[in-house]
Amino acid sequence: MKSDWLLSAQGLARDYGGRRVVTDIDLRLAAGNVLGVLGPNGAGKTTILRMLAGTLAPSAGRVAIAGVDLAERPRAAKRHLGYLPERPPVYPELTVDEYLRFAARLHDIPRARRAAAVTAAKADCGLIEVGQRLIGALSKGYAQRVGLAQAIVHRPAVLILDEPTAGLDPSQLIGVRELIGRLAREHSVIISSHILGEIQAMASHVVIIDRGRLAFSASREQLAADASWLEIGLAHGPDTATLAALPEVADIRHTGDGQWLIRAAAGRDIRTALAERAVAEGWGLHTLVARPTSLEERFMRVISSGDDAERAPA
Ligand SMILES: Nc1ncnc2c1ncn2[C@@H]1O[C@H](COP(=O)(O)OP(=O)(O)OP(=O)(O)O)[C@@H](O)[C@H]1O
Repeated sequence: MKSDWLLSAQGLARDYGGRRVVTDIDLRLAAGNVLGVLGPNGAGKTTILRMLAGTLAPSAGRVAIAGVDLAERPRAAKRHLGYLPERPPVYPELTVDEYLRFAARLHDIPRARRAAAVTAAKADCGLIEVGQRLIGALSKGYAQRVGLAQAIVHRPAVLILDEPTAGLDPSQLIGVRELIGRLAREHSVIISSHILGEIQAMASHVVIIDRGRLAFSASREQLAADASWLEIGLAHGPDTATLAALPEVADIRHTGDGQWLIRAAAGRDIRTALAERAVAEGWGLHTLVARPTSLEERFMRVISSGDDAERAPA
């Protein structure tokens, strides 16, 4: 399968015991992008990421990494890939250095270059001080940094990170998120999470997985375009043209008696100015709320639509 995408998946599906838990997944990752895979627990994120990373065979569909078919040439395809699984393999009895040297060997880094590769990965992941420490003695935050270091030690083009911040305490969370943000400047990343804000903050393209299916897909630009709509309700409002002429109003729709949707100029928050003007003019302001984005709306619907235990494609 030839492709201009760094990673592409077509028609991915996976069965467990005759039950299809993931179906019809098409995904693409362009160079320099961060693809966020959002979904509640049990939606199928791990199953999908494992198929993308080549640790789980799809029941149907194909994956190509840097144009190399993962099923036909797994070793060549995986050379372009670093993977942090949901539950990283634990070697509590190894030191950080020993484990990363082992990871460098697994990733086919020639012996003469391994020490430099390990040092560079440790430097990038804030691990220089803990090279001699046993992995079993590290905090969860540091263990996760080690997981990230093994994923980048061979400098792959694509990083696949499965819920990398799950189970971290708030201070560890900040450090690991910041580290992932830095890694994302050097690598193209696929990252999964069940936390909407985390994916919104990092991803240049977001997909939502619901019961094993792709339920939503949008780029950051598409999300930004619908992020700035406000609902405004005025008991004694002026005409639509007057509202449209207010500073930094980019678009307006009259949605009902005394009701409008107003979109501010990109990146502007005009709520305070609108409220002040409405009060000054005696427009009888009774509603002023930011409308949820299509991503937020869709994710809330997915979250509230069912019992996790029964999540399976409809
Ligand atoms: N080895 C397995 N055998 C049988 N069913 C499985 C297996 N692995 C996953 N499943 C089922 O597949 C579905 C998707 O699970 P998956 O772990 O991919 O979801 P997830 O979105 O990653 O959830 P979580 O965030 O809880 O890890 C679930 O219904 C799960 O029970």
